[in-house]
Amino acid sequence: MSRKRSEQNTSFHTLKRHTKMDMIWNVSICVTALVVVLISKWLYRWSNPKCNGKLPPGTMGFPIIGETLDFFKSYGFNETSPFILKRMSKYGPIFRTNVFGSNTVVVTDPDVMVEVFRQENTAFVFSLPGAFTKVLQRDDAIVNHGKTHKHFKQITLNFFGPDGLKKKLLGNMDRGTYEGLKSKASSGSFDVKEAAGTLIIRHLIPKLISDLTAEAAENLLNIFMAFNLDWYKSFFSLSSWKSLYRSLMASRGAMKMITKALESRKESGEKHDDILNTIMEDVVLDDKYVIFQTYAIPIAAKDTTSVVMSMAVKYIKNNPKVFLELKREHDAILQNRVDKNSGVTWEEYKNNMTFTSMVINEALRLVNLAPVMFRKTLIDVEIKGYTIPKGWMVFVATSLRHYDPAVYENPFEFNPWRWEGQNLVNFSKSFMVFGGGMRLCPGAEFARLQIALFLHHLVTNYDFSMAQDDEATRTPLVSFPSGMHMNISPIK
Ligand code: HEM
Repeated sequence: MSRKRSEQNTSFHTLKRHTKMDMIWNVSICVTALVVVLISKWLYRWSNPKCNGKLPPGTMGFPIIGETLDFFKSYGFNETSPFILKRMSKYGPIFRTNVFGSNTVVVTDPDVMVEVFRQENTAFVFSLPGAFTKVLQRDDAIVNHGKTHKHFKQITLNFFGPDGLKKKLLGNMDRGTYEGLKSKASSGSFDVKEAAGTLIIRHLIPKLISDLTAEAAENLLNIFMAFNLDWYKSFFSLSSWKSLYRSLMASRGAMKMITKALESRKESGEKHDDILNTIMEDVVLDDKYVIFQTYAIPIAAKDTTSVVMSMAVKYIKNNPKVFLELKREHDAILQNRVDKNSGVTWEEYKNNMTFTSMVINEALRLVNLAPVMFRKTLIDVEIKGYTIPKGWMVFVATSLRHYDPAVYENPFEFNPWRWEGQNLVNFSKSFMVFGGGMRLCPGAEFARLQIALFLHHLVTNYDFSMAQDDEATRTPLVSFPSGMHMNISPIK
């Protein structure tokens, strides 16, 4: 009897265990099925984002990282982005993707590019991908719009536009460039990009904060020189992470110094003729904005102008005909100068450097510095039968235009003469190296002048050659993995 009961008990427990196992099994299957359904839905949503219309064709890549790795693949200096070219040939001039974790539409059609610039602040706004804003010290000021943007633009143009340069900067820039080149040349060889960066920051610091002690100015210069964009080249290399760390520390250091200068001015009530004062005074703005904008100017100026200057020198040296014509132009300026001790005048720069301006335009075109311009849609935007949903990033691929054989014959050839007789403006549908519309670079004339001054003092005072092994690559920004070195000696 008791054996029977025990058997019954055992089978009852076995049944109970089985039922429990079945339940766990069933629940696991249900949970797994639910997870699979949710993931599939998420994957489907990832590949087919919501849109109140027809999205441009394209693929969104892998979940989370999208097509970011493909976008960052390095390519040859004399190439157009394979990422863009491949997709253009597959999907046409407007396509969708996901880069930097943002749903993005890439625009390669020149008419659409101009339209994007035209609709700045109504349908599109300037916006940087998250990874960039982090290093540049994320702040709303970086994407200033409307009134604050207009105000900032006016200030930068007052200082760095033709009038400001002529009245307030040219003399110092000319002397500084002559002296800087002389000091670098004394060592017989130097990195042009690094030397150019130092020159630019040296000219800018007194314009930003004019009352720094010599020691503080030198400190700020070193901080700005430590900032670079090398970090974004690769997620996987240790040197990129080190560079990112250095850039973050540099950003922090620069902000601290600007904050200190701002606080001291507020306390003392002193007025100065510099950018910090002008941004502080004109409009009631919060301190964060003032500090960020003061900091942003050297960041925007340094690694742009110094790269174009380095490549301009390299192109000139590799093209003897260009070098001779350039030297002829600058020797003539010296010969015709009435006051032999005066530096380069505004009239000389504007009236007697026509070939130099053609050389600079050609270098700007070939360096093709900004592969894309970043914008974000403020509303759903209808373009060429497609809808770009509100909040999406838009990459305006202006760089394609500069290598388009339909616009520039033999586009990879360095040929300053192609600019002969042309109006050398900073913006046209074929020439968007300084952007366009309301965001057109306010430092364009400063950059041109700085390169012209460097070339003037170089070709009139020195014999020079470029290190043959130094190459440029694109990742997709231009970089010089081993620097860009010049061997130099005074003309005998
Ligand atoms: C060869 C040198 C340079 C190139 C190729 C260049 C290129 C550009 C481009 C393409 C933009 C527009 C970005 C966009 O629309 O998204 C821009 C904006 C800007 N650049 Fe430059 N730049 C150069 C030099 C400079 C210099 C020397 C300065 C300062 C002195 C400067 C200050 C700025 C500022 C403040 C902006 C933002 C303008 C705005 O938001 O309205 N840049 N630059």
